Amino acid sequence: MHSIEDAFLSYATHCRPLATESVPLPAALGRVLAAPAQARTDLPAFTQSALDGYALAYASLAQADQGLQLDAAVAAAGVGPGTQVAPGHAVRIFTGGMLPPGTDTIARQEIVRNEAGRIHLDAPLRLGEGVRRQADEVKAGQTLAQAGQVLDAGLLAALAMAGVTSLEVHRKPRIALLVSGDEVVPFGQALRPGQVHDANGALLQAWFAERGYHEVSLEYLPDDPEATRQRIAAGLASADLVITTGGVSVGDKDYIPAAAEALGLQPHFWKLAQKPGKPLWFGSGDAGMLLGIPGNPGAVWTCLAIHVVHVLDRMEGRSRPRPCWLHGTLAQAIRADAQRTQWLRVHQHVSSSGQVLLGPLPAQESHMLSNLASTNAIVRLPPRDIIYAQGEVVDWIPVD
Ligand SMILES: Nc1nc2c(c(=O)[nH]1)N[C@H]1C(S)=C(S)[C@@H](COP(=O)(O)OP(=O)(O)OC[C@H]3O[C@@H](n4cnc5c(N)ncnc54)[C@H](O)[C@@H]3O)O[C@H]1N2
Ligand code: MOO
Repeated sequence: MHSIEDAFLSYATHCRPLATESVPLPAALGRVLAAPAQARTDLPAFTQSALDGYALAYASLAQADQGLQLDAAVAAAGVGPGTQVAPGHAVRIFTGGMLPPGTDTIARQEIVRNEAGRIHLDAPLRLGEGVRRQADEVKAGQTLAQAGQVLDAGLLAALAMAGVTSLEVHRKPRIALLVSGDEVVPFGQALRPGQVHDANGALLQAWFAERGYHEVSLEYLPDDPEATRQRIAAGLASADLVITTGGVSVGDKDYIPAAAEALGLQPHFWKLAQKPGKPLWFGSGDAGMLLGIPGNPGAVWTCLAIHVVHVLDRMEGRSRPRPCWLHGTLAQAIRADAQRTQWLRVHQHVSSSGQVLLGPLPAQESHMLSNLASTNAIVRLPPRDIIYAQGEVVDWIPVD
């Protein structure tokens, strides 16, 4: 059996970022930057008012006993620079309006009295008050995000604001899903004795859809060596990553490892010291890359959260491939596995004193999924021939 560390070293060695492409900014959600993204404009792009009020020259306030003369012009948002404002004059301005030449300070309208076309201030002002200066926040050409960062809604908005129109990102992997097992009955079909409803196909399709993968195919594989070889070959030819479920253990009908090897894939590991998911198989070669996940649905769910997410992040060029482990406290004692790291499904909540508490759930066996209604985190319990005590600090990740 290989260790978890071996597996992650193997991913680091064999999973390379896919080619890059340029995409329009609105289509880049969830993609990973392949090059730094630079601002195309200053931010603010021009000197403007932060308030609804009056633009004036601070120096004119020294001789403003009779107030300031209000000009007819209005500096509304979206309007050009306007004309020069003479000393002793002021101009009506709104939030986002361009400061007219000759002005440097904004009097917010709450402190201003307008009496017969002259304005009077009821409170003192500071030079530059109420003004957002051009390039105060960002200068054109400044790097706003680095290669390897994920483009989420907030970052896309920040880049859009700085005039960025297209982004260099890594290609998103195309995925071929192969769900194996003669006993597995696809959605909507009646069961005969000995058969089971398909959980893995439903899980995989939903999991990839949730994460914005659009080029995903799903096929069912009979327990037949020739059909297994053919479908894997087709998957390798059409996708960047083939994921199989089932057929990777030591039973007479577990054909995946042999088929993958016959197609020229080099096995990097088979059988990991983890629970669930022990018979996980990973290999690659000129033909492509394959992750063979054991068929038990609990093992598939766990391997997606721990292994598949990592392989995908590497293929997409993320600088910090997940999982990113956090620290929390076990809410209840639990016996660990002496030989294998256990991925424990837990319910996580934060106590009133701010402690992250991780409560182990029942039904942890790898053929069980019923606790997923309450699961919102996975705890990593490294192999130990003891009971992990209540209150012990452990690693965990949130799951959505
Ligand atoms: N002698 C040994 N037997 C087993 C070992 C072992 O080390 N020695 N390992 C066990 C472990 S751990 C696991 S995990 C399983 C994995 O076996 P396979 O990957 O070959 O998976 P299958 O046998 O095809 O299926 C396992 C189980 O899951 C059910 N299944 C499969 N696909 C689906 C699906 N799409 N939807 C719902 N349920 C599915 C299947 O009917 C089996 O019950 O091997 C152990 N055996
Ligand atoms: O490794 Mo298996 O998924 O424990 O039953």
